[in-house]
Order: sequence, then structure tokens, then C-alpha cells
Amino acid sequence: MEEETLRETAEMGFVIEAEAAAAMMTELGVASAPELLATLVPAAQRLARPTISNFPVGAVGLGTSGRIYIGVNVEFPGLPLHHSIHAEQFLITNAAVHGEAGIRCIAVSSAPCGHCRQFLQELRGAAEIQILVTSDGPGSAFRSLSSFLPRPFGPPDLLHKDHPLLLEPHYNKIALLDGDEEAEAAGGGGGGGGTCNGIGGGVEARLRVEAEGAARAAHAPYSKCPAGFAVADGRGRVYAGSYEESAAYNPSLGPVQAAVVAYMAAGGGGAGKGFEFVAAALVEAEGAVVSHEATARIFLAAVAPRAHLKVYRFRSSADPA
Ligand SMILES: O=c1ccn([C@H]2C[C@H](O)[C@@H](CO)O2)c(=O)[nH]1
Ligand SMILES: [Zn+2]
Repeated sequence: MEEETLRETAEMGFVIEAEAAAAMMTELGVASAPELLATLVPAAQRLARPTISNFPVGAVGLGTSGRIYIGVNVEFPGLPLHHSIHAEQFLITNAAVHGEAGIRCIAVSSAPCGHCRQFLQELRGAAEIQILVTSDGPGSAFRSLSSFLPRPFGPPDLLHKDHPLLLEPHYNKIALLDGDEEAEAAGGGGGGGGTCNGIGGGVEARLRVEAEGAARAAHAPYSKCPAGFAVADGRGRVYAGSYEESAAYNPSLGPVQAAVVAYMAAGGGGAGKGFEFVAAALVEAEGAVVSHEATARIFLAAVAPRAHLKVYRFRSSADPA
């Protein structure tokens, strides 16, 4: 039965539609959706990219829509460890990329680390998120996030209670500067027209539009510096991710990592394959107190050295939502 599950999950990738989840429950003789999550964890682990640790982590979460989202850890040889993506962060970002409104239940292969317990605080109703650790054995049960992290520090310490949280809609005001202003803002380095690296203007335009949309949707209430990143593969397909901040700052997930999640969730970068990025775009505020440009350049130099990066700026508005 496990082999069958593995095969099906590999076919369905990182998102399982509600109908497909129901069919899997019937096929596997599983009584409830949360029970199905635990059953899928080994298959999720097989999608991980632990190229440094060789320690695959798989996380499987149930969305309020009934969809199931998979998360895996992703490591990047040649880069500092803080560029790594934890499975739980991948799961939440995967849900965000697909417009999911909430995650209430997660099964994960090993105990969530402190950094992930903190990252999950960004979700509305975090205390009640139910987590099951499959390595705890067959008798293990779902337990609330508040039992994993009692007395948390989180969004209520810094934000008004009505402020949108992660996975809730964000409409940050982003109006890109035009080419000339942008060249000035970038010190002459980021502006100008034309195409680079043999990338068609159509792809370049889509990268800009997708990165801008991702910046509009970013959760950056602490720095007020929303940002979005988009990458294009060799076939002209574009994947975008939004910056996701944590109230505790360090567990924040950068827009570059979020775009990697979007790329992998769509089937890119599987085991044995590299990250075939040929071009990228970053959208962030001019003079942003939190900037991702240097990090994005370091990341691309290590992971996809041929990829050309264009940086687009917008004039920072006083109050991004
Ligand atoms: O909560 C956790 C703890 C660890 N890892 C990953 C990070 C790294 O890739 C590897 C070893 O720590 O496991 C996760 O994905 N989630
Ligand atoms: Zn973690």
C-alpha cells in the first residue's frame, strides 16, 4: 500500500486537490483527512532535496479548502545554511502560492524545530494548528502548536489584531518606477530596456509582472518592505514568490526562497535536476530598509550562475497592508 501511495503522490506533486484526496482516502482505507496526511509523509520525504544534510523532511498539511499541500526541506550547496527552506515553511509557502486561506492540520516526519514553530505563529489561530510527528511512532497523535510552543511571541506583540496575517489577502501598494527613475534608484545598475542572456522581451515582461504581483501579496508588516521575486526556466515558464516575514524576524522566508517553492511545486528542480533558472526579477522598494538584492545575487551566483537578474523598484508607500 505504501508503494502505491508513493507512486500516486509522485504523480500528483506538491498539491493534492480535495477530490483527489477523497479518492485516496477511499483507496487507502483511511477514515479521515488528518489520518491521510500522516500516510502521505513518507512520499513527501521522497520529494525533499537535502543535498547537504541527507536528512529528508516531509510535511503534509490540510488546507481549509480541503486541498492538501506538501512541504519538503531544500538545501543549497555552496550557500550559507540560512538559505535552506524547512519543510514546514515550504508547506505554508506552497499554500500561499496557491491562494490557500488557512492550514489547520500538519503531519511532519520529525519534530518541527523552534524556527518552524515560530514561523507558524504568523498564521491566524496559530495556537490551534494541529501537528502530528510521524517519527514519534504509530501511537502518536495530533497536538496543538501551543503545546509545541507555549507562551509564544508573535504577531499580536507587534501588530493590531485586525492586520492581515500570512495566508490572508494582502494588497500592498506597488507602483513601479519607470525605466529612467528606476535606473537612478538603482544607481544605474538595475534599469534600462532591452533583453539579456537571450531571454525574449516577453519573458522579461512576464517576470516583472509576476514579481510585482508577488510583492503586492507579500506579508511584510514588520519592516514594511514588501518584495517579490520571479524566475524563468529555459522553457519560458515563470514562477513567483512573495516575501513572508516573521514577527521574530529571523525565521522570515525571503522572496527568492518563496519563488523556489513555486518552481518546485510546479514540478521543477526534482531529484537529480538542478534549478534551471535562466532569468529572474526582483521587485522591492527604492531605498528599502530591508533589501533582498544582494542575497538574490549571491543565491543566483551559486544556484543558477547564468541567470540574469533585473531589479525593479517602487516608491515606498507609508502603509503597506
Ligand atoms: O523543523 C524542521 C527541522 C529541520 N528541517 C530540515 C532543515 C535541514 O534541511 C535539515 C536538517 O536540519 O532538516 C526541517 O525541514 N524542518
Ligand atoms: Zn524547521
